[in-house]
Amino acid sequence: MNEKQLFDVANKAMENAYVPYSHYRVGAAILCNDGKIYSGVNVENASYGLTNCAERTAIFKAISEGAKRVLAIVIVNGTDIKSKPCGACRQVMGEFMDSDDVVFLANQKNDFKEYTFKEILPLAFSDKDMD
Ligand SMILES: O=c1ccn([C@H]2C[C@H](O)[C@@H](CO)O2)c(=O)[nH]1
Ligand SMILES: [Zn+2]
Repeated sequence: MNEKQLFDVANKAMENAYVPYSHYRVGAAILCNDGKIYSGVNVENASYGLTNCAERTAIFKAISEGAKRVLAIVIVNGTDIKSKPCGACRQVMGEFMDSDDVVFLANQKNDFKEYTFKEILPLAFSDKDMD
């Protein structure tokens, strides 16, 4: 996997974040099972609760284009603090990522820490709970 490419795509995408309310830019890039990289940004709304986070934008784009699994994700934002995906995004990531898949949480300088999915969502609820 080319991490540098994922970081480049996430940084570039972040320019398109639509953030007139929070001014907090987020960009995400995911590598999928089809070998393609998909990007996403946060898209806010005057009705604040309708905002879609960058991570979910990227995942929904990928799945709607035919990807089935997410193998790695890079999340960057426009501050010096490393990204921390919200609970909703972690749950959606869990639908398409396996426990040991890689999550890079980065800031605007691309300082990052690498996690596995299970580290950022321990005790995840999944389809297996309904067997
Ligand atoms: O990991 C995160 C955290 C927050 N946001 C967005 C939602 C909203 O647009 C703004 C402030 O919450 O940041 C993301 O896109 N991803
Ligand atoms: Zn989120």
